Amino acid sequence: MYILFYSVSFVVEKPQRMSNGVASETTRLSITPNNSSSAQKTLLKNLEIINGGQRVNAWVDSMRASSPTHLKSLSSSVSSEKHLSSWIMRHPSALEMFEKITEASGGKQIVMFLDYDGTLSPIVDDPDKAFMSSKMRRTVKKLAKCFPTAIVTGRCIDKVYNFVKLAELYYAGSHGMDIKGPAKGFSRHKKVKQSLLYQPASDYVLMIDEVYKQLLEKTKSTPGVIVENQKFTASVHFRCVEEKVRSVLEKYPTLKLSQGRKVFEIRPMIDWDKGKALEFLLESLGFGNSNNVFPVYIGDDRTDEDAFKMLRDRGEGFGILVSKFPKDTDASYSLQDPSEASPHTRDEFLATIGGVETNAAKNMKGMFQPSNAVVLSAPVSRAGFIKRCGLIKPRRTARFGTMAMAVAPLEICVKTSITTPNKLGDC
Ligand SMILES: O=P(O)(O)OC[C@H]1O[C@H](O[C@H]2O[C@H](CO)[C@@H](O)[C@H](O)[C@H]2O)[C@H](O)[C@@H](O)[C@@H]1O
Repeated sequence: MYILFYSVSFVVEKPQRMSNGVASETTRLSITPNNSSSAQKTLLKNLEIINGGQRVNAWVDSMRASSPTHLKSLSSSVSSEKHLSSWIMRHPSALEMFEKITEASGGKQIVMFLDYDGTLSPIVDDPDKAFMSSKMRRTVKKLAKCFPTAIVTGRCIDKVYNFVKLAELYYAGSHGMDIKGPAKGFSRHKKVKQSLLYQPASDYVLMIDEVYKQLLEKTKSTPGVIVENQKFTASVHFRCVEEKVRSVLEKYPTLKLSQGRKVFEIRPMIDWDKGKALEFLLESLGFGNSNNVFPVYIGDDRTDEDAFKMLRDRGEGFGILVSKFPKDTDASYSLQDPSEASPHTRDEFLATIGGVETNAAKNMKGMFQPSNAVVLSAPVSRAGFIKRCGLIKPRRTARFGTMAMAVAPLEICVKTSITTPNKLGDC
């Protein structure tokens, strides 16, 4: 297991909110590795893949056309490779950085925040078929036994719950505008108020429903369009309908349009996002002014950047961006896209994070199952913990050498395929 130590120098032009609510892409970070052996290996591995002929084109094409947070201005595959290599240096794989991450959490209460689409489930064309695997569900369930765990998603709570089906979790649906605690009798955390519920955009439900119906009407003749009512936000899948979406929105000055992964999102013009939801949940859990918390947020989309930025601004925990492409991000670590990730490695990562028990947790007697009270720092003890916690099968030597990971709003999201005209998005 390699441990990397980085001298970090940040040249950050923070993402700017433009008048239309779309964040500009100007964050630049620069990190110099003091020991780059592992990063070089990862880099070489990625360059090998990229140099495989056809893959170069696919990669560059995706870089150009896909999700909005991809870094731009790549004039040649050589400079693309340089971009990729420097990006990986700046956002090392969370798997390879495991030891450093656990070290950083030392003694603090880990709270897990997980995005849904593209993080816990693979991205698929039909939003109603974005199922998470049973294995991933088991992993999240076990994770929630160890730490307060929340799903933070653009989907409305009902839709995401139908996929996740875990009553013991916290849910922040509709891009954080619908927050609910665990179902009655399922809360494992003493500090949280019973029946936690917060809906900062409740005044918008009727308006969103109205906009949703108009969008359905306006887009009905456009093949491939899917309009979703997410209660506090709405999503329109298909980029070609941008004009039509904008024309509907002109009449609603208090709604704003933003962009996700091939999605336009229409949401109430209120100062609320996934970052605010994360902060709200931490406060509800009793960690508002605590130095004893270590939040970990895993997500793949631009909307997750608000949560990554919140963690950066609070100077607590860290964000992990699920992406196989370099992107501007406030996350500190990266994991590959779920579609390419080995489910085993992915689950192992979540399970391993689940294995980081803290002094704070030990002090909060009764909050956790007794079997979870273990402090870990080395691979061997980690394996021991994992065995006890029942998260994954123990190994004599833990290996975390490869990048891999998979882990909705009152908004309107428009998604389109980047490869096939008139087809629903292939994010
Ligand atoms: O915050 P998230 O949990 O990431 O949800 C954001 C959007 O997720 C869904 O769309 C995404 O996943 C779909 C299924 O894989 C895919 O077809 C689409 O292209 C992705 O953007 C959901 O349908 C949206 O309403 C959410 O806003």
